[in-house]
Amino acid sequence: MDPSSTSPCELDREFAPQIAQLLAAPPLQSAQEYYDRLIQSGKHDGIRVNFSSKHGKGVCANKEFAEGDLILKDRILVGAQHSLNKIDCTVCSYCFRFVGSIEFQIGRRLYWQSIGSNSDCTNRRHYHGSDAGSSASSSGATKENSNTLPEEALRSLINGNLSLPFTDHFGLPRVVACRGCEEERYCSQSCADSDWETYHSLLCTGSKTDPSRRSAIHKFVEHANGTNDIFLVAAKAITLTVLRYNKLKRQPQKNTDESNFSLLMEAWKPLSMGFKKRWWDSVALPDDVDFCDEDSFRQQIRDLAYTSLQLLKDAIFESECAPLFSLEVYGHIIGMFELNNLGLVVASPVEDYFIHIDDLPDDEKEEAEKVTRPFLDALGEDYAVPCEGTAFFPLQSCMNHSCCPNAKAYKRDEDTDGDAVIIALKPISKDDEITISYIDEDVPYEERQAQLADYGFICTCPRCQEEKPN
Ligand SMILES: C[S@@+](CC[C@H](N)C(=O)[O-])C[C@H]1O[C@@H](n2cnc3c(N)ncnc32)[C@H](O)[C@@H]1O
Repeated sequence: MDPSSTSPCELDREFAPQIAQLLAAPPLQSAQEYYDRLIQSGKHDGIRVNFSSKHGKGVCANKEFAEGDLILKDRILVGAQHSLNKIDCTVCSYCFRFVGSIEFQIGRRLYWQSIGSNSDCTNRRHYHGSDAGSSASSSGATKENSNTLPEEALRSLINGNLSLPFTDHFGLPRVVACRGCEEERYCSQSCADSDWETYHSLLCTGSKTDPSRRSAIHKFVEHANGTNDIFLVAAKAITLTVLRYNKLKRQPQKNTDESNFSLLMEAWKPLSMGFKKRWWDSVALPDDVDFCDEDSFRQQIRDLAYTSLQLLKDAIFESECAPLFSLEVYGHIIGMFELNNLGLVVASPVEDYFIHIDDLPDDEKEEAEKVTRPFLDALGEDYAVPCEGTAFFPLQSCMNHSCCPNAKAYKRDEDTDGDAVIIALKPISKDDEITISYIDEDVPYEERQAQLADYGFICTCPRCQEEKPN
């Protein structure tokens, strides 16, 4: 059945032909050119993207790799830190590097923790409707912790008036503020400018934004924070496309020669490449939902996405990009993050800091701990929560799955930003396909296939063929 006929969204019907074009697989030649250019500009000369009738896109080795070699460091196309994780870690909103100082990180987290223990945080941890597919991580900071420190000490840490021993070994970039709002922080002016131009100028709630739009953005963000923060990253995918469209439109030759819709298609190109399915169709049925309630569960998720989309439209709708604001496109964008999300993870430097203190010679350690111990105790067990979020990586997302993969995502000590890092797990010959595992592959055949069913395929990798019961 035509999904637009049952959709609550008017735009699904009004722009059905344009939506079909936006969601169609890009022509092979155009896709090949896109990936060749991406690989060339990122100097990822060790890989190429291939197309096969069996598994669609896949990544192949263009040279030999030894075990442990770096295969790829893939730049995020669109990503966002989980809402609750923002309480634990202050990172650059563009590249996701930790910012400020060790003192700033510890002070801010403990400050939020003290506010959390004084107010009812449980509401913020409750995910309404469905948290299906939500990768909103729990926050260490919202856990009850009786070890609170005087607010004055925390303020001094945040303001830089109180220094902890040995933190000069763990320098972090100074915080650069957003030119508009107080929500976003950056590790450099260049990240601040890039974020503004690429995504944030349409979502900024600073005083320069028109008050009615500002209030609409707040409502959209509040709804996402209260339901599923995947909507925040989906909104960034839309702003990326709208801002690319506006930029293309400003180029004089584009403005006269091409129709608005072909400009929109061009602006959408990086996202058109991502593997997509409608979110509410593809999301795994949570364990606590009975099979006979599946239809109503999927309906609820669609309604949730529709509510979010209405709020987003109130905030940033652009009529020339109207098909982008259809429920069909919104559902596919969210589905793309769900299906391709390797997970945005950046290790906390606070962990390295406390390990350093712990490894000091006994006398130095004793002296340092007189200062650091109260802070470590107050932070509690999760003293060094990593930065976590949702992201789409354009090249990593072309990698197919294997239960005996030859590569894996792995952050080395030097990988301090949000980029995806892919490392060879074994020697890889030129022209071999590079595969990663989408699941925990250390489980029996049936369990692996059940997990992979959520991705919509049956694995026929050499290991599955061998272990498949007759
Ligand atoms: C992240 S994408 C990988 C790139 C994908 N082949 C494409 O064309 O965009 C994940 C999707 O690729 C397909 N896929 C990945 N690994 C596969 C495998 N081992 N066997 C069959 N299909 C696979 C599935 O459709 C899966 O949902």
